[in-house]
Amino acid sequence: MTQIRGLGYLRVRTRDIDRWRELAVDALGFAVGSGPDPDGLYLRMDERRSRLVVLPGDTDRVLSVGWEVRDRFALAAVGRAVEASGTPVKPLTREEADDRGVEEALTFTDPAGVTVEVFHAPVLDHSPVLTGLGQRFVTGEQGMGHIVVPTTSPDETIAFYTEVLGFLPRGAMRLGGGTSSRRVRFMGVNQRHHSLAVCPAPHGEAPGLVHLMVEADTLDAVGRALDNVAKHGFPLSSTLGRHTNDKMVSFYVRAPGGWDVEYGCEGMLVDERHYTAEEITADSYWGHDWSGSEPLAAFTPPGPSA
Ligand SMILES: Cc1ccc(O)c(O)c1CC[C@@H]1C(=O)CC[C@]2(C)C(=O)CC[C@@H]12
Ligand SMILES: [Fe+2]
Repeated sequence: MTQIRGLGYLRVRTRDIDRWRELAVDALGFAVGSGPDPDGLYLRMDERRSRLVVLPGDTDRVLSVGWEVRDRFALAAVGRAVEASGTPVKPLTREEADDRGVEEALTFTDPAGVTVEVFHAPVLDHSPVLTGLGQRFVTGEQGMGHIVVPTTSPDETIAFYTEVLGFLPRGAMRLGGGTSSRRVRFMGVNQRHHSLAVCPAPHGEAPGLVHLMVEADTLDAVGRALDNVAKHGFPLSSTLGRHTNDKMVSFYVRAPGGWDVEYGCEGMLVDERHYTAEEITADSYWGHDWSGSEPLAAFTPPGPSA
């Protein structure tokens, strides 16, 4: 059994914080929170102080992915398992933990190169969550959503998350047609179908992310977000569609930094009493036209300008 309860937070750096604010707040309806960096964008989805943290800087990359455990005993168990696997683990300092708004956390680098922070006891903000579309985000027991991480060593990355951290396999999809053995692999830690997917990628540079998915509680919110994205001139990476595995209706919008935010609703709940892993042969029942997509930074070799 995994100790990890869900995706807790995501921290990213960006060269274009103003555009990020337009996307997250004006278009997608994240609620504005506050945090230690006065220039930072602290985005709320629920009673947490923040879920998505966007900090200004001179690169576009993921700073860290926060995975939540129940308490300090669970945190210690995760620390022991990761150490035993040969991956060095460091505690966050008191200052770093305060900065994240958590009581205690430890950090290590996963085989994909992502900085992972496992934490317990997030600081809550009990003021009303003033979302922009009148929506609620689906979080709680399902965590803040899911991420897809690119990796040049998919087997090692999958082994680490499943065998060391105890993520549960939740199926796969072959890339590039039925005969390829390269697969996107989905993993879950709660009733959300996947909290993490790992996608084979040709190189290992920043930004370290393919997409972040967040879930709203109504199709109307997703539709309004889609209208807003067009109004604010953000490129759509994929049109609206319904996925075959988690049944989510979603679209994908390109965020500053070359990765996507997937914005969806109607995700299914997995019942572990019956679930068995599947291989899907299409990403969607309908929609999800990726043909207008600008290349993902994670799949584009760094050029002279990078
Ligand atoms: C197939 C699928 C099921 C559920 C999801 O939440 C989900 O994001 C996906 C798509 C995964 C994957 C991706 O994110 C990067 C671009 C990919 C590789 C495609 O071009 C098709 C599938 C896409
Ligand atoms: Fe997704």
